[in-house]
Amino acid sequence: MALTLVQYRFDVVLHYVMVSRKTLFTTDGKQTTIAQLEERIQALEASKTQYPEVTFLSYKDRKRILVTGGAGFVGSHLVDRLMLQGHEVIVADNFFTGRKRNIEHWIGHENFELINHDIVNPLFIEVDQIYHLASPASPPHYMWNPVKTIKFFILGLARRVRARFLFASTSEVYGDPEVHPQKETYFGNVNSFGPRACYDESKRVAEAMCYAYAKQERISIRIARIFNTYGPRMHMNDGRVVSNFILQSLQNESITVRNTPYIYGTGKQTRSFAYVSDLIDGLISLMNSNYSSPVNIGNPDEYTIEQFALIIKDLVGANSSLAFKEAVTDDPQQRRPDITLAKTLLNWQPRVKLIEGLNKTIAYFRNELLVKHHSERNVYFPTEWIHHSDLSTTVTVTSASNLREEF
Ligand SMILES: O=C(O)[C@H]1O[C@H](OP(=O)(O)OP(=O)(O)OC[C@H]2O[C@@H](n3ccc(=O)[nH]c3=O)[C@H](O)[C@@H]2O)[C@H](O)[C@@H](O)[C@@H]1O
Repeated sequence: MALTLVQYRFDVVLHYVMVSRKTLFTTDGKQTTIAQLEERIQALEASKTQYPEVTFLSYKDRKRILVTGGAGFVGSHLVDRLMLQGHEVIVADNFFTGRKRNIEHWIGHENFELINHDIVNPLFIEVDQIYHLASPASPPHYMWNPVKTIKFFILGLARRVRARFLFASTSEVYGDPEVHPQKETYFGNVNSFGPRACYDESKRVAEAMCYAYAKQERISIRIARIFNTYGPRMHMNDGRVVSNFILQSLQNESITVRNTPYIYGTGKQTRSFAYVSDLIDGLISLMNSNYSSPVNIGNPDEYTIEQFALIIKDLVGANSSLAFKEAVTDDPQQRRPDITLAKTLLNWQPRVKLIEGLNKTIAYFRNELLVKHHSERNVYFPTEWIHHSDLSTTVTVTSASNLREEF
């Protein structure tokens, strides 16, 4: 920002010729006054990036934390939380599904660092904790490059630096489950030879690697089996059910007939959806616990996909009918986490009700659809920022923030 200001002042000297104490002429002959210039400089200074107030932690308590995939949907929410807690956060992301916009409000902050890095290559940095979230999570994304999805090298980094390593595993390790709800002790029912295998099986292998590293190299590991999660900052092209249904319902308002929510298969398959802030609470509690076996993190509130489509249609206020498409190969037919372990071990359970979370997510997507220019920002403010802003006198996020609707 200081550099921009210097540049601006330099431009002023270059482009304006002072002919009197009060009046200036630009090189193209236009007239302006010192007062006008001062006003513009003040506006420029006022637009300088201000960050949400972060907690001060002394060196004793402050950790260096790497978040792989930190520019993604879940990653960016985790980064917000860790930054607010006062830690030093390093994001490594290759921007395959992550976006700079998700974390740009921290760029330049002294506790924050962003590295454009593909985690299939080794990364040599010293950190205390690693949240390994990097991996495409949406079926169309991970099926797009199945070979890459299977590659998993970053555990080498954990071995070298001896950081505590939290692996973002998935409910997909249970495959199309024959046991319901799913407990961590269930071994799963996964097809090793099909379009979902690249994701399901590589996450299972990764869990196996975590176990092996823990045993052989004494790495401290944590494994979160994450169930379906939704919230602001999901990618518009994510392809998963929450963003698809919301966007299709929202666009239907502008009479795009083909954008009615499409249900794959009968719509009788079930999912249980957790709001992203609940997931973040769970991940941080797990990381800071002393438990190194897999833990389910999800919301046990279960719906059929058809029910879910109707709920979203109602909340959006769309009056389209539902359309059905061919079923997806190996689509799990029922999914609901048993979260007894997380409750007893971490004293964690989800707090955000589906309707509350969906309303926030719908508001976010409504704003996304309104963004028409590069300079416009659909800034999502997590509730914690608002709490923190009570403590701080000046909490604004970016000068270009363009919040059209309250979340
Ligand atoms: O969101 C997640 O957390 C999970 O998303 C996917 O798993 P899946 O449950 O199949 O996610 P979706 O693609 O959102 O599908 C959910 C259900 O909705 C259906 N669906 C999806 C999209 C759509 O437009 N219409 C539709 O009916 C799917 O067939 C499926 O039955 C990933 O494979 C998981 O790893 C990830 O953890």
